[in-house]
This record gives sequence, C-alpha cells and structure tokens, in this order.
Amino acid sequence: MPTLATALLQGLKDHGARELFGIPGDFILPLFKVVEESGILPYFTLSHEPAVGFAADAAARYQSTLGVVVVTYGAGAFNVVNAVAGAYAERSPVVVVAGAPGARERTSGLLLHHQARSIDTQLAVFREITCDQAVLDDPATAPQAIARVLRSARERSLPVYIEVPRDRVDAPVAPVPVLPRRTADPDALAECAGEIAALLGRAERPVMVVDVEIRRYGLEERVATLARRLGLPVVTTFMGRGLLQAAPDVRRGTYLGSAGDPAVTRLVEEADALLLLGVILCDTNFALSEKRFDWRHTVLAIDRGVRIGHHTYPELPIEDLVDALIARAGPEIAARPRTLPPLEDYPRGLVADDTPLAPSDVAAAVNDLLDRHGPLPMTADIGDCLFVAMEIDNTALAAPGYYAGMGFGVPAGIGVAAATGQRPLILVGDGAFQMTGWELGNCRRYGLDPIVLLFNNASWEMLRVFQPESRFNDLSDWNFAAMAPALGGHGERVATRRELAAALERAIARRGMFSLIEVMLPRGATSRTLARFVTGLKSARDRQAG
Ligand SMILES: Cc1ncc(Cc2csc(CCOP(=O)(O)OP(=O)(O)O)c2C)c(N)n1
Ligand SMILES: [Mg+2]
Repeated sequence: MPTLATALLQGLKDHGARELFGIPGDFILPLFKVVEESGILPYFTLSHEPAVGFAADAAARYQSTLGVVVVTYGAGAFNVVNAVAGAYAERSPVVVVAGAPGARERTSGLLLHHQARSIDTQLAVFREITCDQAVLDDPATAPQAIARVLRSARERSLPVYIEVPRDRVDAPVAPVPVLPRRTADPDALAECAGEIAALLGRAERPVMVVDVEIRRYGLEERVATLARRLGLPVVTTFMGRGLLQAAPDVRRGTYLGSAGDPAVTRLVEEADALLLLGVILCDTNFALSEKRFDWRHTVLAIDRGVRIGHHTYPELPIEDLVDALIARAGPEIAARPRTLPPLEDYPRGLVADDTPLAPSDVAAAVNDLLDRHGPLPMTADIGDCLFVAMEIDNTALAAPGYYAGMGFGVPAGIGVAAATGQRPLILVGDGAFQMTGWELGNCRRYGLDPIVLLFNNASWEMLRVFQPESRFNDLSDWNFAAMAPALGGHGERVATRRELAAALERAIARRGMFSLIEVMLPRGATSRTLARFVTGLKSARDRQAG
C-alpha cells in the first residue's frame, strides 16, 4: 500500500508532472527524503524559493503540463508566493506542495518556528493565489483530495496548493485516482459552436487572436488547423508571443496596438469579427488598442467559459470548443481572398562592425544566429529585454508579460533546461539579474548550459523612460561577466556589433557550461518596441486625461 508521500508523488506523475523543483526544510524533510529515495519524479533544488517557483512555472509552460514546487512551511512557502501569484495571473498550473506542522505540534501551545500569525496563515495566503487547496491531514480522504485538486489545476490551468503535515508523510493511503476531465455539455457546445460559426460566416474580415491558454491546453496544432479550415488569419497577443511557432502559414504577427506593426494593428482593429482563443484581457495585451472591442462581433474563450456578445456559456472548456469548431468547419478552404499584411519583418543582417550596441541590435544578432543554427527556446525577464524579444522572430517564449514580475528570466531558463533538456536563450536586464541571476551557479551540478544575454545599462531603464528625472534608476556596473567563472560558467562583455556576433557564435559552440554575454548598453537607450510602447502609453494616458 502506498504511503501519503509516494501516493502524492505518483499522483503528480499520473496527472502529467514530469519533475519538481524545491528547497527542503525541517517541515518538508520527511517528504523530500521520499522524493529523493523513491525516484518517482526527478527533482531539482535551487538557491532561493522565488527561483524554484519561476522554474516550475516555466517548465509547466513549455511542457503544457503541471509544474511542481516542494517547499518547507512558512519561510519557504511564503518565499514562493510572488512566483505563484505570477503563475496565477498568467494561467500556469503550478502545484505548490508545502510542508506544515504535525497534529501534536499544533496543540503544543507553543508558537512554532516559521509560523506567521496563526498556523493556518500559510493556507489562508495560498487560498488567494490558487484555484483549489487540500490539507492532507486525514489519510482516509487524502487521495481523493489530491485527485480533486490536481484535476482543478489541469482543468483551470491555474496553481493549486497541497499542504502536507510532516507527521502524515508515511501514513498508508490508497493510490491517488485520476478523475475524468469534465467536458462540455453537448447541447451547449453545439449551440455555442453554431453561434460562432454563424458570426464568422457573416463576417468579411474575421481575425483569430490567440494567447497563452492555447499553449497551456496543448492546442496550438488544433488551433492552426481551425484557422486553416476557416481561412482565418491569426495574430498573437503580447503575452502570446511565441505561440504557433510551427504554423507560420496562419500566423500574421503580434498585436501590440499603437506600439506594433501598423498592418497587424489594422488587421485586428478593422476586423468585423474577432475570435479570441485563450486571451487574457489585460493591459499589456490591450492598453494600446486604438479601438475598443465591439462585443457584438467578438467571441472570447478563456477559463472554461465562452463569451459571445453579451452572453456567456459557462463550463465550456476551450479544448472542446476548438474541436467542435474544427468538426463544423468545411475542408481546408483557401484563405479568404483578402490582402493580408506580410509577415512581420524582423531585424536581420546585423553588420558586424565596430558600431556601439543598441538594444535592438541584440534582436538582429539573435535572428541571424537562429537563422544559422536553428531555433532555441527563449525566456525573458521584465525590462527592455522583453521588448527586444518582440523583435526576435517568433520563437517559443516564456516571459511574465502580463504579471510583469522581475526575476523570472534566469530561473525560468533553468527550469526549461532542466525539464526539457533543451538549451534555452535567456534575456535579462542587469536589475533583474541582480535579483535571481545568481541561480546560474546551480547549472554546473545539473550539467545545464543556457546562453544568457545580460542587457547591462547600469540602470532600471524601464522606470527611467517613465520618470527620467529620478536618480534612483542609476545602478552601478557590477561587471557580471567577470563573476561568471566563479559560478561555473563563461562570461564575456561585448560593446560593439562585431563583439556580440562573435560572442554568440562562441556561446553556441561552447557546451557543458552556461555562457553569459554581458551586453553593454548606454543609459537612455531603449529598443524600438519599448520606445513605441512608451509613446503609446503616454498618448493613451493623455487621451484618458482628456
Ligand atoms: C519584482 C519586481 N520589482 C520591481 C519591479 C518594477 C520594475 C519594472 S522594470 C524595472 C527595472 C528593470 O531593470 P533591468 O535592468 O532589469 O531592465 P531594464 O529596465 O531594461 O534596464 C523595475 C525595477 C518589477 N516589475 N518587479
Ligand atoms: Mg537595466
């Protein structure tokens, strides 16, 4: 008969988890012992729990399955709150497995170490940033509780919380079942699909817009099929950048409103029907829209619901909707006779000369590199590096584009590398690197060799563009490249286009250790995309101020 620990780990694996990330502590030591000795799931420890959360989140995003963090009670669990909040905002199904005091400790009458206000404060905090929770204090009900919570994580593509009292780890329990996925009511699904087909059929200029949920539910291929069947051009949102990498025939670019490619912006804003699949209606996706949605001609499928006009179909999973629309659509039909904008042209052909580097040069150099060597999965942090990522040809990308929390980039790249065995390209600014970049020191023991592009402008530049008068945005130059060898990697500084191109080639050829390329940039210089974003935001604020 399994124990609570082995049943939980096997249950995570049966629900799609492929690894876990964590940092042990005395309240989780018994479980961590089983993690290590059972070998049910590969595990990776990092140096600080925020990184553990970011790594698990990115692993979930890249594999379209559950990410798992295992942390100790209190100090460990509270350290992962921000990463889980970001996962919630961006609909990434991270399972938080947190240690907790045992039954006898709870009644000892003493305040426990790592306890905040009450012993259950940890559960209370995670209730706010997870869609379902379970406290495994009763071996008789624990398997069903685990199954319920893991199904919630998969169905909602949101984080969940599982609390493991440390005196329950070895309790014998039944195996954790895998509960059947709850599908759409067939009649509601048929009615909804029929309504959408009619709406699209009446339209002359329909457009499909896609965002993160089509990756979370592994729908990219089916969505591309649907677009071909319906002859719909597809545009990604800012958050959805990197989606449909394998479907360049349907993809027409990324919608960035007034900050984006004008032809793509016109395609979306002049559409007479919009099919929004998995789209988060957030400011980073739509704050720069020059035209508000006309809900009479707009369909939004997200979070197991479908809104059409001003009515909603509840409990209608997006995967069922996409399948139903594909079934209704006729055979592949040639894209409607429309003049579609050319695919966005990304900067390429960087002349490797002694010109000092500007942020957008990095995009051109990376596009040239990937043209020569093939695609690499990318992660990006918050900062101008994320806007440079918008200038890199559509390659799979994990970045906190909506939640916008710094510190994500490097741990996320480590998570992708550890989970998938692929070699990621990590884009990060100096400010964000100061937060979590040191996690690169963990690459050596796991044999990971990411390539890190560190944008060093000795500045919180994204803040400076909005408040140039503030001197607190001036950072000092930490000379990060010089520290790379001590962390087990290779580091070099580049200041010209020639140096960057050569360093990238050397990094591609260098295997077995991380390669950190410190790109020296002047304060005040930003990418073209960030400059357009700032202009767009300022004019949007002026319009609102009226
Ligand atoms: C956890 C957290 N704390 C503060 C902030 C606020 C912020 C948003 S952008 C930024 C500056 C980033 O500096 P960096 O050097 O990394 O990149 P760049 O601007 O290109 O120079 C800050 C401090 C956010 N978003 N998240
Ligand atoms: Mg900076």
